[in-house]
Formats: sequence, structure tokens, C-alpha cells
Amino acid sequence: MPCCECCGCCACWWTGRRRHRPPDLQAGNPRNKCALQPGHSLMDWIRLGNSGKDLTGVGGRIRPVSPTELSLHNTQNNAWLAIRGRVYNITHYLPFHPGGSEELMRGAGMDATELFDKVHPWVNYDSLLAKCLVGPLSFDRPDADELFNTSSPKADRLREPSKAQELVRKSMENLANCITPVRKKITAKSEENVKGSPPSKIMQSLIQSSDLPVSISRRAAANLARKTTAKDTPPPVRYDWIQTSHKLILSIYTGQLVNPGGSARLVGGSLLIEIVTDGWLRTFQLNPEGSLREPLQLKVFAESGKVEVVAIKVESKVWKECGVMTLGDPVPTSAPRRVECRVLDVAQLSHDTSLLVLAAVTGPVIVPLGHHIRVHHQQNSECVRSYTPLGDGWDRSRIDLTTLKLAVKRYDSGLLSPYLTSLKIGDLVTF
Ligand code: HEM
Repeated sequence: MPCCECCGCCACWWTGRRRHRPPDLQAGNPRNKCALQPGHSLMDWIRLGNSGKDLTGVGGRIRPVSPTELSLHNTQNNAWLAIRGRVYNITHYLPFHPGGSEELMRGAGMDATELFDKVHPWVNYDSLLAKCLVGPLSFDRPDADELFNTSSPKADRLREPSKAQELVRKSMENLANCITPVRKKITAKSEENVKGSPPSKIMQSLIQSSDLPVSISRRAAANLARKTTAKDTPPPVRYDWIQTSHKLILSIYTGQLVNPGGSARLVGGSLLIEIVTDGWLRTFQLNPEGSLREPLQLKVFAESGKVEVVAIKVESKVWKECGVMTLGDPVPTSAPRRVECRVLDVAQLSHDTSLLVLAAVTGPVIVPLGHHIRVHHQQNSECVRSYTPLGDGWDRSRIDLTTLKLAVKRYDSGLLSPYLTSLKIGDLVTF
């Protein structure tokens, strides 16, 4: 409600606080707050936000948006806008906007910061639109199409670490040098000259093209298309190591937005690491200076693309070198292979749905985001079903973040779900 006519001061229904709003003719009629349709109050909007509905329109996965891509989303059925460097999908919010959908559409497809600030800088847009966030507005990136186009030189450049990443890495190095008196680069032979051990293809079963879910991101879909183009080249990777007297930590930098997955295991004293990025499988074999032991830890930092492997030293001491690293030739991922897993935990999510927490027997495995695994079971005949592992938020036991978490709905007449939902802790299952 306005408290005076001359300047448009009002009591904001959103914050409940009285604000002073200077009149601004360019921003449209300052008093054109609209009567909203029934079912479109603030409470209704909050309810919709909590309903689990995807208000981002892109599956809820945060990703950068170029100005060109933003400008394409400018219709009532598909409207994005950017405020202070964040792009929001406002399509669902339009009928809830107290100033009316037409007013809000004035900011669609563009950086609407100025317009927004002219009308109502006090409005808490970032919490109102929190569930609509698509990602950061990014001026220094190529357009999405270029990014997903493998032949684009910009796409290759993107995979290189940015200056900021490089700075962070350097400061981490300095920090590591303070912690460990001895720290040297891995003595690795060049990728071109060395024929590493043949890749064991552990990840190949995880990223089979036929397993890709329909909702997979454009990037992942583009990767899939890429697999068929023979002239393609794998993205560059870098690696590094640090140590404490107890642990060896290997970091493999795969690049931004390449959605890495991987596995790690100890075989005959060697540390074998397999990394999948952009449809390519790479192997790293480290013959360590001293002995390493399990359990191994594997972490993927989704945004930066860093993959970190932590191994425990059998004898607590600082090594002069980490050992000899051999890189296998990168190979396009194609043929499936089986991995045996042990059930670490079983939880009942509802009357017919169970959460299975699995760990690969050989060592940690991380499935790239959005990819399926294929669960096998031999009954009268071989039965195979695809499941997409859940994110880490589902690990109620917090046993290990590299566990694979499957939500399995039981269909009594189904072939595999009765078997999976009857599994007990300690049982083995193959995927
Ligand atoms: C950038 C383009 C936008 C324009 C041109 C615009 C315009 C307007 C107008 C004209 C009003 C009526 C003002 C009044 O009489 O009280 C209004 C109210 C409001 N708008 Fe927007 N708006 C825009 C973006 C947004 C966004 C992104 C949000 C947040 C999600 C938002 C949330 C609100 C709220 C909560 C009110 C009621 C504010 C109050 O009563 O103090 N608007 N808007």
C-alpha cells in the first residue's frame, strides 16, 4: 500500500517493510501492481518451488549461459533473464509476478539488472527465484553451440585450465610445499611415446551410448555424437601430486565441464587409475616409490573437472619421488565390461522402493553424472536393467562418497527389481 502519492513509498508485501521508492517514469507505471489470478500468491509460488518441479527448465543442473543463449529465451513460454550475473528461468514465475507478466517480460532475454533496480531494488529476487537458477551469465565463454561443437577451437580452449584455475593450483602447490618438505613432479613419459598398459575398460560399461538417459544434457549428447567421429581428438589432461607422511594424493585435471568419472585400484603394487571424460578413457599407472595400501579414495570435483585419488602409505614417511607414472593411450569408450559390487547398505525409501548403497570390490568407482550403469542378474537367462546412480545427498550412511547409490522400485512381476530389493548387506551384485 502506498504511504504517500508523491514518491511512491510503499509497504512491500514481500518483505513487509516500508521502502522508499523514487518515482521513475522509464521503468513504467510505478503503481501498476497487478491483481494475481487465484492460486498465484506468494505462498503458492513457494509451494511450487518446494514441489520438486523443475523450474529451471534445464534439469536443475547449474551451467554457464552466454548472452546469445540468454537472448533466445524471450517468449512467454520460455523466458530467462539475468540479474547481477545470474540467469534465471522466469517462465513459471510470470503469473506470480505482482507487477504482472507483461512488466516482467520487459526483462526477458537480457541482462535486466538495471531495469530491475529501477523498479524495485529491494525485492529479494535471488531467494524468490532460487529454484529457477539456470547458471552464471558468462561473457568470456563461447556460445553454447560453439561449446558443444567439437570442431570448435574455442571448445578446446575451454578445456584448458583458466588463469584463475592456474592461480588456485599454484597457491595449492605453494601450500603443499609448506606442508611437505619434498615434493616433485611426477616423472612421466610423454603420452605420445609411451604405450601404457592396455586400458582395463572398467568405465566402459558405465558410459555405453545406449545407456544414456533421455534427459541427458546437450553436452553429454554431443559427446555421444562425437564418439562416432574418428577424427576427434581427446581433451588434454594434466596431473600432479602432493603427499603427507601418511598419504599420497594424485590430482588429475580433466578440464571444466567435461563431466569426468573414473575408478582407482591397486594391482600388484601399482596404482591403476582410469578416467573417463568426453567419451574418452585414459589410464594412469603409477609404480609408487613405496608401498601403498587400500582403502583408496576417489573424488570428482564436478565444476573444475579435477579427479583426486588418495592412497595410504604402508610405511609413514616422506618420499623423494612419488614413483613412475605411465599413461596409456586415450581410447574412445565403447565396449562394456562388468564390475562386481558389494552391498554396503540397504534402506527402505517407501513401501516399494529401496535404496541400495554399493561399492565396487576392486576399488572406488565414480560414474559420470547422468550416466547409467547396467545391472546384471543370471536367472533362467541373463537379465540386464539400467539404473542411474543417485547423487551423494542420498548417502544417509555417509559410508563413502564413492559408493553407488541406486533407488530401486520393486515390481512384483519384474525380472530384476524383486532380486535387487531382496539384496542384503554384504551380498554381491554385478553391473
Ligand atoms: C526486470 C524486470 C521487472 C520489471 C520491469 C518489474 C516490474 C514490476 C512492477 C512494475 C511492479 C509493481 C510495482 C508496484 O506497484 O508495487 C513489480 C512488483 C514486484 N516485482 Fe517486479 N519486475 C521485474 C522483475 C522482477 C523480478 C525478477 C522479481 C523477483 C522474482 C520481481 C518481483 C516483484 C515483487 C515481489 C513485486 C512486489 C513488490 C512490492 O510490492 O514492493 N520482479 N515489478
